[in-house]
Amino acid sequence: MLVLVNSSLISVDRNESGEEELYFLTPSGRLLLKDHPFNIPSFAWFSFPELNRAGQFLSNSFHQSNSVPFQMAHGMSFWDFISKHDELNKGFQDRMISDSRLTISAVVNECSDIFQDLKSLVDVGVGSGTAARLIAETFPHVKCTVYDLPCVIETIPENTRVVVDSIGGDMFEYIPQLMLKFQLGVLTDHSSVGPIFQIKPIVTEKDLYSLTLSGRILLKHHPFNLDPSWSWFSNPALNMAGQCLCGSFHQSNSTPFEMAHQMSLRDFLSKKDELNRQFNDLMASDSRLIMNAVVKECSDIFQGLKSLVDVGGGNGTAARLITEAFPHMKCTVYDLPHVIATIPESTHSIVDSIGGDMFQYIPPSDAIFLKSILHDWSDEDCVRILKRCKEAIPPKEDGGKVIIIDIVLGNEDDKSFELQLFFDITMMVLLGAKERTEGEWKTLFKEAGFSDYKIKRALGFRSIIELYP
Ligand SMILES: C[S@@+](CC[C@H](N)C(=O)[O-])C[C@H]1O[C@@H](n2cnc3c(N)ncnc32)[C@H](O)[C@@H]1O
Repeated sequence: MLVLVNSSLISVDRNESGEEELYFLTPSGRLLLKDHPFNIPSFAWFSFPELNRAGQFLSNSFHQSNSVPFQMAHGMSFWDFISKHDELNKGFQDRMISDSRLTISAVVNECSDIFQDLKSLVDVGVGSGTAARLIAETFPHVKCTVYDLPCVIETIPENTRVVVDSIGGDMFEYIPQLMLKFQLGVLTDHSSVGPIFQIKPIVTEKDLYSLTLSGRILLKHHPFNLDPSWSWFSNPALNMAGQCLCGSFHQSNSTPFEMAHQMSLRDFLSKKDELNRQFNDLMASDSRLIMNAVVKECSDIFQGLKSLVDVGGGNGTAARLITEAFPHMKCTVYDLPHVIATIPESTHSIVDSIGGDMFQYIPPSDAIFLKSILHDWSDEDCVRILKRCKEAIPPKEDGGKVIIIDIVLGNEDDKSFELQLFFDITMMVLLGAKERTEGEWKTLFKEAGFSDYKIKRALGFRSIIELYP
């Protein structure tokens, strides 16, 4: 809901007594309704698993100058592929038709002067011919012709054929009496990639390409290699879950992931070794990047601690880095027994490990460390986990604390706000969970019986919260 409100798709108001929040679709939000004349099916198109599979080949394609990621993923060009896959082809055509309805409607209404002196116009690469039909209907003095591959021309509907002429051919060979060319630029429509990763991997200057500092993080041999994020977020199983987001609003008991795969993400990971490996790689690479900054720039949070338990610590990457930076501190990784079994020997030799369930019991220590844990769970579950944490630590006067690394949602002026919202929607799709504002965190802390907290906004889009009993 937060994403929809912040994207201005839904507005929030209060009822007359001011007690109840009311939600309304904004004019842009109405564009998502199926029966809206300008309904936009782009969301469905961009979450097709076949497209996301192609995304996984992006880094490899840099090593093979003649290959396009889509070709590497599917063994044929995008155009050949959609000609063989009806559902994808239909998704593509639907997207182009809706795009034409929206943009051409604005073009013919607001920019009618560009058609004023024309007697004829050829629309090249037309798809369904929607754009040409709208132009022909609005400017009957312009003779409109649609031009596309013969197999596409065959599919143009009858109501378009009556107002426009059609010619089949190859635009690389010949374009009939070209007066104005419409190319809708599908493949350049990639604006969401930048904000997701907030990196611009390649800069270009005088035809020379070089990796920027952030771009280097994508290299496999870089110590903070973020390649696993790319593989994880472009995995088709996740994107299929994204397609069920709208449907899940009507079924309050299922997360989008459960609707797509008939089981929870946790069960799915336990059955799919490859995806599970990608997830563990993702968390380990994230820990390497973030924990390096934490132990160097925020070492004061570990001051005076003799022991620390990393709850939900995965394969122990974070605990190992903390132990290496503060060897006087006894670090223990606590996670489900089957995860503890995956801790590598090099980590085992310097950190302790215990298998168990954080909802039942957390081993006692001076501090409990929770990195990327609470955003996976509902408010009720977070309160249960936090109560177990409180039972495990000494009073505030004796140095007891919980250290949380998670997102504290900012506002739209923050540089990383879009990225924070991306994670918020990801948590909603995968786990039915969410990111939280400071106010929401405060409510949880109070309910779990904690007295005070401090927030350090020191880690880009994430924060460190020190929580005191
Ligand atoms: C998102 S991962 C975070 C891993 C690690 N903290 C990091 O940031 O790299 C969540 C972790 O919580 C663990 N977990 C889930 N349910 C748990 C439970 N009931 N008790 C203990 N750990 C649990 C998972 O096994 C997983 O390792």
